[in-house]
This record gives sequence, C-alpha cells and structure tokens, in this order.
Amino acid sequence: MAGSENQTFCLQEVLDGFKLCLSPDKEVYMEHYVSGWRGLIKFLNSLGSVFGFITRDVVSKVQILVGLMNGANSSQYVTVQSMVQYELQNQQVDLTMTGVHPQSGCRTLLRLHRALRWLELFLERLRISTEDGKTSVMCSEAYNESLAQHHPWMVRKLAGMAFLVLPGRPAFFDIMNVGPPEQVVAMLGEAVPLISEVYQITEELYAKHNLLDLP
Ligand SMILES: CCCCCCCC/C=C\CCCCCCCC(=O)N[C@@H](COP(=O)(O)O)[C@H](O)/C=C/CCCCCCCCCCCCC
Repeated sequence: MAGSENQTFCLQEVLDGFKLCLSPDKEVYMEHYVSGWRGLIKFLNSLGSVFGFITRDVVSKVQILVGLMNGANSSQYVTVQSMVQYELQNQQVDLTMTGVHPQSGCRTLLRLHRALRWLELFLERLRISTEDGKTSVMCSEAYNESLAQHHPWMVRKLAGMAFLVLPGRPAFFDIMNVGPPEQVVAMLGEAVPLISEVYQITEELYAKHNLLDLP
C-alpha cells in the first residue's frame, strides 16, 4: 500500500474497481478485484480502531494477493480463473488441511470472496433503507447470512460488538463521498449488481473445482 495514495474513501473508486473486474468473457481480473478492496480498506480505516482487527485482516489478505501478482509467477495471477488453474495444477493449494501452502492465492481470495457476499447483502439493505434505518442491524443481518457461518464464536462476538459502534446511515452516506442521499442510493443501485456478478462468477468457479471449503 503506497503511502502517497489518496486515503479518502470514495464509493466511486470501489465501483470502478468492480466494474473493470470482468473481462469480455467473464474472467475476473485480479488487479481490479484488489483495487476494489483497496477502496474498501479506506472505508474501514475511516471507521477507526474498533474496526482495526477487521482492517488488518483485509490488508494482510490483499498484501498476500499483491505479492503473488507481483511475484515470480505473476503471469499466472492475472485472472482468478488463471490463478485457480495454476495453483491446482501445480499443487500450490492446501485442499483439506492447512499445511504447506497456508497463503495460497485460492484460500486467500476465498476469504475476501465470502466477505464480498456480506458486502452485497449489506449494501442492498443500505440501498433500500429509510432515513432512520440502523446500519448496525443491516450489518449484522448481512453478516449472519454470510460470513458468520465461516467464523468461530470469538470472531462473531467481536464483530457483533464492532457493529454496535457503526456510524448511523447519514454519516455512512457522508463518508461515501458521492453527494446527496439520492445520488448515494443511485450509485448503490449500480454497485450491488456489479458486486453480485463478480461474486457469482467466482462462486461458480470455486464450486466447480471444489474450493469453497478450503482450510
Ligand atoms: C461501499 C461502502 C460502504 C460499505 C463499506 C464496507 C467496507 C468494509 C468492507 C468489508 C469488510 C469486511 C471484511 C471482512 C473480511 C473477513 C475475511 C475473513 O473472513 N477473515 C477471517 C478468516 O481468515 P483466516 O483466519 O482463515 O485467514 C479472519 O479470521 C477474520 C478476521 C476479522 C474478523 C472479520 C469480521 C467481519 C465482519 C464483517 C463486517 C464488517 C463491517 C465493516 C463496517 C461496515
């Protein structure tokens, strides 16, 4: 993460990342996937230290992926599809137990992929919410429907506590840096289907290769 980058969150940046993610034949470009996540990290940073344990986890996973994308086998990490093919063909993935490859691209991206489902569910709730909607409730409902199933008790408890101090809907909309609420809602209407498509394509790819439960 370069220090000179603009650290202010803007929903448009996330949208752009996920917009550019899909190739014409529906492959998922890792560069843009990671760029969408970099935008989300800025949002997490703006939430402060209570969310630090989440931010650190996302940052470390993005760093692992960037390391692979810039490493000796960089040409294999252009799309999620090429990464899966390369890592499986070259036994670079721990399929049943953590062991030799605890930081494979496939297992690392799977964690972010599951979080993308949370994001989709949360943003859709935010989009259709009323002015007095509670972000903590939206967040925790989306979490319980997605990520929570993959987290142990302690992580679920910590996440639940963090949700309680989330800013309210108006502050959330301000942080998004888009403009008045109607514009935020319109942009969310654009973002949710995009995120959903990237999620579905990745989900089908992982399901096809039996990678959805990587340790
Ligand atoms: C578009 C603007 C508005 C919304 C912006 C939201 C920005 C935040 C985006 C995503 C946040 C969630 C990221 C969660 C990543 C979790 C990855 C994960 O599951 N990691 C666990 C497993 O990893 P390994 O141990 O197997 O390597 C790890 O154990 C978890 C650690 C941290 C706890 C994660 C709690 C997740 C809570 C999800 C809700 C976040 C709420 C953010 C505020 C809106």
